[in-house]
Amino acid sequence: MTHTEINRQTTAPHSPNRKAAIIGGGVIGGGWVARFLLNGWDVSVYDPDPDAERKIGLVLANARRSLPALYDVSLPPEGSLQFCSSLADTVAGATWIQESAPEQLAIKHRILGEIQQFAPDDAIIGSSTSGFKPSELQENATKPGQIVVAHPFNPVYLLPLIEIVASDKSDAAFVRNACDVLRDIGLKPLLIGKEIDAHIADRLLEAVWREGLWLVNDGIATTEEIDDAIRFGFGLRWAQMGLFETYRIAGGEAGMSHFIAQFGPALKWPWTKLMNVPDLTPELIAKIADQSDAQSGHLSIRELERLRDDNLVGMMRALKKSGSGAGGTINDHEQALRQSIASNGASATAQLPQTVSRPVPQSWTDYNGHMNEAHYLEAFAQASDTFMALIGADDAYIAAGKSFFTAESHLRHIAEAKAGQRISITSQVLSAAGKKMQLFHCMYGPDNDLIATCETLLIHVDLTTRRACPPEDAVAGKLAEFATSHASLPIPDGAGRHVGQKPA
Ligand SMILES: NC(=O)C1=CN([C@@H]2O[C@H](COP(=O)(O)OP(=O)(O)OC[C@H]3O[C@@H](n4cnc5c(N)ncnc54)[C@H](O)[C@@H]3O)[C@@H](O)[C@H]2O)C=CC1
Ligand SMILES: C[N+](C)(C)CC(=O)CC(=O)[O-]
Repeated sequence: MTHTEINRQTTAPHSPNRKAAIIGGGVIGGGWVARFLLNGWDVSVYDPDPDAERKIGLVLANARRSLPALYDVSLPPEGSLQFCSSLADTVAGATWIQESAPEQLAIKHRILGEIQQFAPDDAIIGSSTSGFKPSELQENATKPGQIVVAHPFNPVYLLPLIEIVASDKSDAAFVRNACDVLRDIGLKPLLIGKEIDAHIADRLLEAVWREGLWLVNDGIATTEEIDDAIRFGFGLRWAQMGLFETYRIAGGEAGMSHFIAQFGPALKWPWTKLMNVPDLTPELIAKIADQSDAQSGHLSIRELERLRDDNLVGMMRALKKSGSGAGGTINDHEQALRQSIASNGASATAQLPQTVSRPVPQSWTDYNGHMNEAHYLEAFAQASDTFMALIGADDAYIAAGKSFFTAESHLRHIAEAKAGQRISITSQVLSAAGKKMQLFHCMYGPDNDLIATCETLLIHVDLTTRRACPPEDAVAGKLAEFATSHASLPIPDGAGRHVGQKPA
């Protein structure tokens, strides 16, 4: 398989042993902890900083309020988190080990040497390095082929891109496996064909950063003006089409060749500082820091992180609609999660299947400081979708032209749900006959306290004619199995109620 084929691959098998070891739990290591943990992996961490546990706790809190909000399906139950006092204990039994220590080659060599002393031979050792080549990291390694660059983007729990860079000492099957594991936790591995200092993305970022520093240094613009120049214009374009596709459109109907004919010569005009780098003098550093304080100092770093995360979630959710860029990665992951929920739940018709288990995202709360009523329906709709997948009315069934439409729903609000609280929903079949499927969903809080219920009637439809029709035999059979076993359960309290009815 070529690296282009690996880059285009979308499905990912589940790794049977899901233990990740994170070495270095700062900004990036903390993000890796959250990414693995919230995707159901057990995670152990080693960081000599005595404050690391507190800092990772804050990153996790941010991740719990934002990552689940990207999806319309539940993430797996969180794995367990362990802080270890030795690197040897941390890496024991791990399948993925991620080095996220300071960006100094000597430190990384020392840590990678120690990791290889204690880690399983078949564990993948990824390095978060922003700039070092894999061949530099592999120098003097006992098993160089075990080490790959897995370069993430901050915040690792939200941004999907991971640059995977291998050297000629790397084994292709091993690299392919690394890409599969990353896809399995919702990431987009981009396999880079040739190793190069700073990989692809940081080469681009450094070029923009260099020009930004010149503009401040030369007194042309402030940090805020430069940020405005990005975020009101081309920054919006880049998230969905990148550089080349955007410029192809900018060439008009004649496309890219016309664009280059018109704007290519400008590269030789004095438009850029090219490779000259401004000296980071104490004066320039103070100027940038002062301007940055004036621009953003009214918010703490944690407040800025939450603002960034809420904006990223909103933008990525918008990209899900077209499947562009990061939106496509989320859709693929969502589909894999649905399949896994369906295959785990399809065998358990005797009990009530759990059709949602997720934290309440911040974006679901309102001016009353709790989950807004609109999102109860959203959560219950997710429960109906999961139940549909359980009976075989899954993405493939829908793509083949049959589905269910909701005809009627009755919601009851019994207790409050707050941001970050885990909610779960169980679903009971009240009746299933012909085209009709009547479900009763119960939403519970973290202590199993009933928060809300939803009784809903769904009608099976042919998506071509847009008319009701009986389900296909396999779906009807699975639904009947659930209906028969749920018929022996008590009718849930609140079933059949109408609005305004006094409690029994
Ligand atoms: N900050 C960023 O935007 C990005 C950074 N990276 C890369 O991630 C790596 C880590 O960077 P940050 O998280 O930003 O740095 P950081 O300074 O926030 O975290 C580094 C952590 O490593 C710990 N550490 C120091 N010595 C250690 C040792 N011997 N063993 C284990 N842990 C040790 C420190 O206590 C600290 O918590 C670097 O290689 C960097 O290039 C990659 C992508 C983005
Ligand atoms: C500044 N940086 C080179 C550490 C940035 C990165 O490596 C990626 C990112 O998240 O911007």
